[in-house]
Amino acid sequence: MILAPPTDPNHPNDHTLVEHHDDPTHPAYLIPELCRGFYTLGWVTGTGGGISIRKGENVYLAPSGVQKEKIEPRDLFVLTLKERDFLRWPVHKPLKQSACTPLFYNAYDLRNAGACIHTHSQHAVMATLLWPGSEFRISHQEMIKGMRRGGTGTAMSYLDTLVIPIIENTPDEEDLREGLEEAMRKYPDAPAVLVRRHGTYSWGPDAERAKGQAECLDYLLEVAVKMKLAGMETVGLQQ
Ligand SMILES: CSC[C@@H](O)[C@@H](O)C(=O)COP(=O)(O)O
Ligand SMILES: [Zn+2]
Repeated sequence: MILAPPTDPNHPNDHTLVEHHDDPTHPAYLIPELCRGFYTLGWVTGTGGGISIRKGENVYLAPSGVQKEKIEPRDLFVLTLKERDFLRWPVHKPLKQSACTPLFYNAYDLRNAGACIHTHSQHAVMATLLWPGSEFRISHQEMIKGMRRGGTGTAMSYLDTLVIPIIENTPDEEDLREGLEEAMRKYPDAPAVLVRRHGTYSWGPDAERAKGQAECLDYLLEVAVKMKLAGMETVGLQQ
């Protein structure tokens, strides 16, 4: 259970945790930078979608309901991995941590991920409409090699079939948590979960590899949608 930031004025709020604006490997720098990139891809438009990064035992989160491409380090939240205690939160304006927080924690708790990405990619939305069941499948695509088993395991092969579970959307983002956990437990090799009419959750051992996998996944979803609309099968070698 994740609460709102502490209201007790004596509760420690360690702003030094986000004072690394110039270190390109630090989450305080990376989250704003990656969100700007994801915005240009159409993954985080209209304030939805986002990314969380874990640095050791600390989890960095963006605020909820803001223009994700305009996030600054001072807007970020830092929570502990285990107890989900607030270590740092913004004080320059009233902000709440992303509604995706419990879903990002699924990737940390169940996959030992170093980063988790949530997109509102239209390729994902279209794929969930064209694959009405509970699984998306694709094989014989070079970009499958960019995916890892379970998101944090070994690299997949060109000869592997990529299987991604699809869960149904809920009116509130937080309520996706249980369905996402169920899908992650049922599909231990899946490097992502698709949310019907909504988007993707994917993760990786660190921010760089999470980004790479999210890009490969989006590419595969786009190709798959085009293949399906062209009347082609996405599994096997049928032309
Ligand atoms: C167009 S708003 C969509 C959001 O409510 C939701 O889908 C989402 O991704 C959560 O975003 P957040 O702003 O991080 O709380
Ligand atoms: Zn969303």
